[in-house]
Amino acid sequence: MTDSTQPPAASSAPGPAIVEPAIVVSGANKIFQVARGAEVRALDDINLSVAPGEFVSLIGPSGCGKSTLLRLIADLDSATSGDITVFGKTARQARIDQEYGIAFQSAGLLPWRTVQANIELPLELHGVGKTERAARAEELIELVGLTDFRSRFPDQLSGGMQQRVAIARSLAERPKLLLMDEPFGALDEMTRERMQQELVRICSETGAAVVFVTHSIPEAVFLSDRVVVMSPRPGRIVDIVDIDLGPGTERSEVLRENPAYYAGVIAVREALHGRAAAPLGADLR
Ligand SMILES: Nc1ncnc2c1ncn2[C@@H]1O[C@H](COP(=O)(O)OP(=O)(O)OP(=O)(O)O)[C@@H](O)[C@H]1O
Repeated sequence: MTDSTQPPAASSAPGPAIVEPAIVVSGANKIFQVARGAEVRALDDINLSVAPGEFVSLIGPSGCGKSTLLRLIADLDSATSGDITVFGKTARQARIDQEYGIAFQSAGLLPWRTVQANIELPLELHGVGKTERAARAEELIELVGLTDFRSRFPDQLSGGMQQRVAIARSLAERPKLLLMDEPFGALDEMTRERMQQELVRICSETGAAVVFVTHSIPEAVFLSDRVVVMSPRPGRIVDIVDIDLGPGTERSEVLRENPAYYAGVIAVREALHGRAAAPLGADLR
C-alpha cells in the first residue's frame, strides 16, 4: 500500500525526476500539558504535504491550532506524535540547515539597527562576510522597494514598511520555504492589499513555497494555490480548497473582481461555516 502523505521513494530507474515535497506532515498530534495535569489537545491527526513553490494558507477559528502547526514545522515546538519533514529532513535538521525563513505578525526588527543591518542580521549570524552581506541586502532592499530607506531605523518606518523589512530579512538566506504567521494582521486594509500583491511578486521571483496563517478568507484566496481549512480545537483539517483561477490568470488587483476569485472565497467560506453560510454562491461560478 502506498502512503500519499510521504514523498516518493528514490529510484535508480530512469523516469520523471522525483520532486521532493517542501513539507510533509504525517499524523501529527499536539497535546499541551497545562496546570494540575490537565491537557489541551491542540492538533488532531494532521496530514499535509506542500509542494516546492506552492502557496498554502491555513485558516480556521481562533485557537484551532494554526500557529501551533506552523511552530511544529519550524521546530519551535515538537509534535506529541506523528512525523514532520521539511525538504526530506527532520524539522530539527531543517531548522539547523536554515531551510526556511520565518515572518510573524510583529515584524520583530531590532530597533537599534538600520533597515540594511536588520536584513543582514541572519547572514551576520551565520558568518557571511561584510561585502557579500551588503550585496545581498542591497538586492533585497530593492526587491521590497525600500531603496530610499536603507539607512532608516524601524521606528522611522510605517507598519507596512517594517513588514517589508521583515520579509526581506526572512528571504536573506534564499530559503526555498517561507513560514508566515499573520504577517499582515496589524496593517490597514489598503496597505495589507499592497503587501499581498508584493508577496505574490516576491514569491514568483524567488520560487519559494509558503505556508501562510491568516484569519482573512479574501487574503487566503488571493494568495494561495490551496487553502487548508481547520476545525475548532482540537484542530483537524476539514477541507483543502484548491484555488483554481483558470489558466494564465495573474494575481493582480483585478483578480479581486474576478468571478473565479469570488468562487474561491465562497468555497472557503462554505468549508469554514457550512454550506448555509454562503447564499451568494449559486450564480457566481
Ligand atoms: N504553550 C502552550 N501551552 C498550552 N496551551 C497552548 C500553548 N500554545 C497554544 N496553546 C493552546 O493550543 C490551542 C491552539 O493555539 P494556537 O495559537 O495554535 O491557535 P491559532 O489557531 O493560531 O489561534 P489564533 O487564530 O487565535 O492565533 C489554543 O487552545 C491555545 O490556547
